[in-house]
Amino acid sequence: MTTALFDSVSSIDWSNWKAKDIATLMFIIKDGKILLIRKKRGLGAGKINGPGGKLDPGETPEQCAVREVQEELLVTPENISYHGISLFQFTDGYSIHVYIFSATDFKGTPTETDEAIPLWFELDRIPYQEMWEDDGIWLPLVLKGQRFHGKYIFDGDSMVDHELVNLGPLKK
Ligand SMILES: COc1nc(N)nc2c1ncn2[C@H]1C[C@H](O)[C@@H](COP(=O)(O)OP(=O)(O)OP(=O)(O)O)O1
Repeated sequence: MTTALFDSVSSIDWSNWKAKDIATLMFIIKDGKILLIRKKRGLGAGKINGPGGKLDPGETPEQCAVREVQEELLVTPENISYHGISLFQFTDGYSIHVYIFSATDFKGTPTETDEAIPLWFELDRIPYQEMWEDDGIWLPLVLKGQRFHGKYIFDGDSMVDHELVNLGPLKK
């Protein structure tokens, strides 16, 4: 029996790579602030992240991103942009393909739920030290209105390797 070794981005045949899970992240950015969550359960519980979660059957990534924000924070994002994907391979074999969105408006009042605590941050005070290690690499591109494609290797909470391609400004 052979065991796959995930020690670098270049050690993976990405053309045949298929993630175990497909998920989304949504960043609402309004009035110079970003709406993040303290995640209460699931992958990354305890960390600060954008709201998001796994796709339900038949859902598009954007539908999932909106539903997850509605479920986690009881608000509906509006004026949505698609930024790109992040592909995460963990050394224990788990993998997840994440579609990333932002929104410039929302309806409702961000409210704590069983899944998340809402937290607003000034754009120059994002708490990267309490977030997944990759966020410091690509979240600045979301703030700059850029599209991108990223690949990341994680060993538990530690990022082992990454590759990020900046695809330029959002499409109008
Ligand atoms: C490894 O690096 C990651 N960085 C960031 N920023 N976000 C990540 C990373 N790995 C996963 N995520 C995000 C992607 C999703 O938004 C969540 C995982 O989804 P979750 O397990 O919370 O899915 P749900 O459908 O909400 O959960 P249930 O299965 O409990 O319903 O983490």
